Amino acid sequence: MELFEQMAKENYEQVIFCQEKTAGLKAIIAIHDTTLGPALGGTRMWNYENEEQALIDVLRLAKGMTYKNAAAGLNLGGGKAVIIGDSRHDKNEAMLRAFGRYIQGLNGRYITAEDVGTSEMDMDTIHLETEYVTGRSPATGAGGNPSPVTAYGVYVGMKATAKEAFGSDSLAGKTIVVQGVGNVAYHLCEFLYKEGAKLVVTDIHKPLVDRVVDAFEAKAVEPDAIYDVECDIFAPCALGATINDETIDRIQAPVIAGAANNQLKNPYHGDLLHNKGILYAPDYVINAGGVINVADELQGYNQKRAMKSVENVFEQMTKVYEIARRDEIPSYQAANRLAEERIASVKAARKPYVRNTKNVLG
Ligand SMILES: NC(=O)C1=CN([C@@H]2O[C@H](COP(=O)(O)OP(=O)(O)OC[C@H]3O[C@@H](n4cnc5c(N)ncnc54)[C@H](O)[C@@H]3O)[C@@H](O)[C@H]2O)C=CC1
Ligand SMILES: CC(C)CC(=O)C(=O)O
Repeated sequence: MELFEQMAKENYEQVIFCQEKTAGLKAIIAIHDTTLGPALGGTRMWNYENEEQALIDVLRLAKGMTYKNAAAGLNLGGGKAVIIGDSRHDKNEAMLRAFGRYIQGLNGRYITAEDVGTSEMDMDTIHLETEYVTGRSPATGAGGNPSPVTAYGVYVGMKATAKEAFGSDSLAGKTIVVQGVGNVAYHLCEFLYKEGAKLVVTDIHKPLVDRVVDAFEAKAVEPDAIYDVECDIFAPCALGATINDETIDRIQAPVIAGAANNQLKNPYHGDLLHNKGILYAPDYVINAGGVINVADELQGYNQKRAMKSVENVFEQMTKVYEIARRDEIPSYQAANRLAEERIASVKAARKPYVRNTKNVLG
């Protein structure tokens, strides 16, 4: 990959490679766009096949955060980090502390939080070296692991999507297929079960499947069989790019709405879904609950206020579908329009010279 060419093409501001060999740290921080404020996005720890895969992932995730934060109405830019390694075996205190020092060195341009492979405890460890970390434990005055809040946002966003597709926001009696039942999806399944939805689930870690089968009367299928299950809603809640050339014709659902970041392998998969009459809930709009929750920490965490803001995901999803209908475009393009218009208008508003620029987030 020609990195600078890629950065210029998609307007990335900065990419930072972090290495500390005694702790085994190999990490990449990508800052996509800070027009709206400091870049906020989680840290993913994953055993990538190679370094290029890690770079591709962090770039895609960072850009997604720019759009997510903009569409959610947050005064935050987009960034993300990845640590290369197996989160179950390779993680250690020194690695996370070294990573925290690199974040501190960015002086607030990037603020981190949890993502796949990192936990509330990891955020507390990173916090030993930097103030620019959210999603820490409530004992430190923060909001804790954002996953349950992300799940709540996905749940209300799914209801808005059901209203658009089926004419009612009720999920009672609907068959919902959930791909990946980790931190977010466990809580999502709980909300769906309580509303009376029927669940079909899968995961590559069997104990996680058993947990959901036992708690929420879910039916389990093998990971590859999930695409062929006839259902009302397909909910991708694992990693990205599961809507691709190989899977798109197998998906048996009129609606796709789930928590995973970067669900579409390429933008044209959003066009294909639109042409097939499948309503796609743009991932970064429906899964903004977690970032809304951790962003609240930047003004002194208040759980009630954060949950109230997360309910706004319903309105934002509805707005996306209104734009899609009005402009006769696929929903993924409507979401991009919503985010890009906000960034452009704030950029224009901040053009006039002022001597002491007011920057509330520092
Ligand atoms: N944790 C959060 O608050 C947020 C998470 N997200 C996104 O939601 C997704 C899930 O996040 P978490 O629940 O935190 O992660 P997690 O790691 O707890 O859950 C992901 C699950 O997917 C499973 N999985 C991976 N590949 C799979 C495959 N091919 N088939 C079936 N299962 C597979 C994993 O075994 C794991 O249990 C990720 O894409 C993440 O970036 C987005 C916004 C916020
Ligand atoms: C704190 C996280 C929930 C933010 C993030 O990285 C995401 O929404 O993907």
